[in-house]
Amino acid sequence: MLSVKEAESIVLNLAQPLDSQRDVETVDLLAASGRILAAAVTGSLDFPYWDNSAMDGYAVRFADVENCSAEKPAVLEVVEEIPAGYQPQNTVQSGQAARIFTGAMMPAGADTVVMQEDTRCEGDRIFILVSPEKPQAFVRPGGAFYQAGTPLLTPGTVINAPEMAVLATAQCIQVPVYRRLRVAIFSTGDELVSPDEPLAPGKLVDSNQYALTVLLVQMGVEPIRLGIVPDNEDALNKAISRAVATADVVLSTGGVSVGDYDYVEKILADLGGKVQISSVAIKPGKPLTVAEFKRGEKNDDSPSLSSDCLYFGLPGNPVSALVCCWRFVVPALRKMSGLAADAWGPEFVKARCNAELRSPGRRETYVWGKLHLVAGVWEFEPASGSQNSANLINLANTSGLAVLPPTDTWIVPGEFVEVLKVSH
Ligand SMILES: Nc1nc2c(c(=O)[nH]1)N[C@H]1C(S)=C(S)[C@@H](COP(=O)(O)OP(=O)(O)OC[C@H]3O[C@@H](n4cnc5c(N)ncnc54)[C@H](O)[C@@H]3O)O[C@H]1N2
Ligand code: MOO
Ligand SMILES: [Mg+2]
Repeated sequence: MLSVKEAESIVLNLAQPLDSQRDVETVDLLAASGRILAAAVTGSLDFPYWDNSAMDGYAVRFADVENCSAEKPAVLEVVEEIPAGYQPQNTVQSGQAARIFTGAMMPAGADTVVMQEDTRCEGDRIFILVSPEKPQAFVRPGGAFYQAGTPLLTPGTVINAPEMAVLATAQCIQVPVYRRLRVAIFSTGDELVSPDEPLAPGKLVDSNQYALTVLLVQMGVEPIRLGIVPDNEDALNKAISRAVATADVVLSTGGVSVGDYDYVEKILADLGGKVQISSVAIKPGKPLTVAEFKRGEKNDDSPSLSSDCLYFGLPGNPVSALVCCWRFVVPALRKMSGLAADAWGPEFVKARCNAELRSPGRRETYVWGKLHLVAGVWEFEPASGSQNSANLINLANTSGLAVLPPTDTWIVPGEFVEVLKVSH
């Protein structure tokens, strides 16, 4: 059995990023929300675009107001009013000032802004009562924050609110982003029914497909839902072939253990898949099966798919399936989707346990629960009730998985452990 680290490294090697030429689409600015930038963005405008005022006040020449005070004010003639959005019409000469407002363009001749609280107005004359500290006071110089032609955003960046603001400011209205990964999901098992079907004795609702759909949608991945497939070799063969032909990644659940009806690994091999992982020393999640399908050069049937398909045969137990996703699938999908390497995860924090944790050892054990930040320290609270991989009920509100190495079978309250953060 592979260790978790060995399995992680195999998975991350198999997961290859989308192609920065072929797997790119150009979308309108707002449609880029949540997408991943596929090429560097360079602006053609300085920012600020031009010198402008940081305050409501008066644009002046520093030399005219240097050393003035309430007792010895500088007295200037106001020659123009410049609201935000208007181009100044005059050059401020010595002895003159322009009324100016926050964000308005600086007039030629002026190099400093005095805020209006430091002035007194009499008709069209303004008395400057406080000497500005230095020239350029309260001026936001053009290009101070960004110079045109230099890199603005790097490839692999997610377009969230701040990045959207940057793109809008740079008038980048067409954004090159990676296409969404296509991930096929299906559930295997004769016992499975969908949530709206009657529950005959012995049956079980297929929760995995619903959990996986949410996980994928939240990651910005396009799920291709292929339904429930019975424990039958022919049906599985057809479903796996179809999934591999239509997706960059396939996630199936169930049928990967050693039971008589666990056919997935055999069919993967029959179909030419290279099985790279067939079990991992992780609890829950031991029978995780990973295979690689080489599609070769792109063909007409799959013009928009990556050249290889990565297949994850996840264990059927609902917690095992999700733990394997959080630990292995999510980082692989992040890498494949084009994200910058520092965002692939998984993300671990050191947290203080607020209760004891037990594990039978031998496998790296993941205990689910909640992470809280208490006075700057992460605290881990294991889910109450049974830590059983078939118990999906107490999985609700999980935000962290405490990791017990195979040799650590007992963590006492107050002890610190590594906790894998999971999105919640
Ligand atoms: N003799 C052994 N038996 C088992 C072993 C073992 O090492 N030796 N490993 C156990 C472990 S660990 C796990 S995990 C499971 C994994 O089994 P499979 O991946 O083959 O999955 P199934 O047998 O099809 O189902 C397991 C369990 O999960 C329920 N299930 C399946 N699909 C769904 C779904 N879509 N939604 C909700 N629940 C689902 C299914 O009804 C079973 O109860 O094998 C152990 N056995
Ligand atoms: O490892 Mo299984 O995944 O215990 O339930
Ligand atoms: Mg089984």
